[in-house]
Amino acid sequence: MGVVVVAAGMGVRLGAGMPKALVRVGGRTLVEHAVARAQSWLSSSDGTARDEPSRRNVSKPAVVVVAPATHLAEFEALLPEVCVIPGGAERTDSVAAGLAALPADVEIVLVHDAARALAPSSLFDAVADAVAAGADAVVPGLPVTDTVKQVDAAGSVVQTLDRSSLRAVQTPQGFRRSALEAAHARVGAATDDAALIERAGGTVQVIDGDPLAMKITLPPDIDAAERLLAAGGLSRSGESPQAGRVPEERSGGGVSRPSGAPRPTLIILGGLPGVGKTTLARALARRIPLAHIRVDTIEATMVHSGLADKITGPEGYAVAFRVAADQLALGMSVVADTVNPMPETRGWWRDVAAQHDARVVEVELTCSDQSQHESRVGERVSDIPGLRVPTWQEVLDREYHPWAPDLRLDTATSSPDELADTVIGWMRSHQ
Ligand SMILES: Nc1ccn([C@@H]2O[C@H](COP(=O)(O)OP(=O)(O)OP(=O)(O)O)[C@@H](O)[C@H]2O)c(=O)n1
Ligand SMILES: C[C@](O)(CO)[C@H](O)COP(=O)(O)O
Repeated sequence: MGVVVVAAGMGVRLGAGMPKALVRVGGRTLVEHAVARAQSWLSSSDGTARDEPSRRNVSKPAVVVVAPATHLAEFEALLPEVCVIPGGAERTDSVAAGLAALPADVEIVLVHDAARALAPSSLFDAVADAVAAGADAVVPGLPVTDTVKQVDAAGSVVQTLDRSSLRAVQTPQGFRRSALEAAHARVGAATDDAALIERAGGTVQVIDGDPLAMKITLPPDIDAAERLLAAGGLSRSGESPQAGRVPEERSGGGVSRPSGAPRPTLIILGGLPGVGKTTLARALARRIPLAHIRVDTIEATMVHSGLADKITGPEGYAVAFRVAADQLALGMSVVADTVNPMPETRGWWRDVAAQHDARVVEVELTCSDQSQHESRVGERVSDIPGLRVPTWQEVLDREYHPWAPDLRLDTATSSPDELADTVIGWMRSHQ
């Protein structure tokens, strides 16, 4: 199975001054939301792309993102592990380009609009199941709630349509790949892919759609999407690559702030062990009111107290998300001090922020002077009962994926206080 996420439109009707897929909702771009849900579905499905998204080889893409040719670099930076290709003038051209980029062994393809960024992974599942059960083409659709009139060029009503037979269709739309490729080869453009199958004489099955799969088209749709996220849409996304081990813990339940409480900020740190995250977090907390949530403290205490022999999974992160969520719900800003090594961990942190309407600033710490980094790691002593500090070799071997944060700060060239000032300056200029 494979997914083509079309994101090459310019979003003229939204008028954001940038391609629509780069617009943020809940602190995260539309294309990232869409890809996270597609990857979540792929990683939990029985398809050929069952391997963890974070380990997926770009040369064999299960998810292809079709981006505006003018903005490829931005999309690649946001989605470093996904195959990003340039789109065409019309949506149909972009879908055709995406299809051509899928590996040869993909037999069932889901075509999805980045503009329907919040479509949950359960919808991908339902669509793919219906295709696997034998349909050539499957589209999710919702009943139409307005009365719909057909009009002529002068605006006069030709007829009132029977709305009970109408469906407003969404994406992801699922296809047997051979049928979709044949339809693309035979007929011209259409506003959705199912229409190409219809024109080619194929049958299209409609299944129940999902309000979360709304299309973000006009400016008010952004507010609607923010509200859907705040109302708990994320808890249905199933974005966790580990089949639900973390999702409910990451949100904290969308508690609303006490009235009059300020809008909090979640400062999401990331970077290899020993790079200076805790030092920066403490420098920040000395300057502004912040809760410092350090996953080392949580994980070490879980082991020290006998709750766990060893932490191998996201357990410590799950506790950190919940504790952070409690602070944000009270209007208290948080600095999240975790290695935050993967697209999934970064997405979970952003989800925690989105659930509590918190501003987000993502800060990656690096140390450009490797010998300085090595000596920091070597000299580090355990300051928490139960904390085992990693060796330099363990730091070098640590899985850590490229990131496109808001700020990338070098701890080799600036002091912790200077770095804290930079973060606070960035926060003030982005309020
Ligand atoms: N040449 C195009 C046009 C559209 N799309 C994608 O098709 C989806 C549905 O299109 P729409 O919501 O209409 O997006 P835009 O074309 O960006 O919007 P507008 O018409 O307002 O410019 C979007 O995810 C969009 O990025 C695409 O990949 N290539
Ligand atoms: C594919 C689609 O989202 C199904 O509703 C829709 O047709 C895209 O339409 P647009 O003309 O690109 O907005």
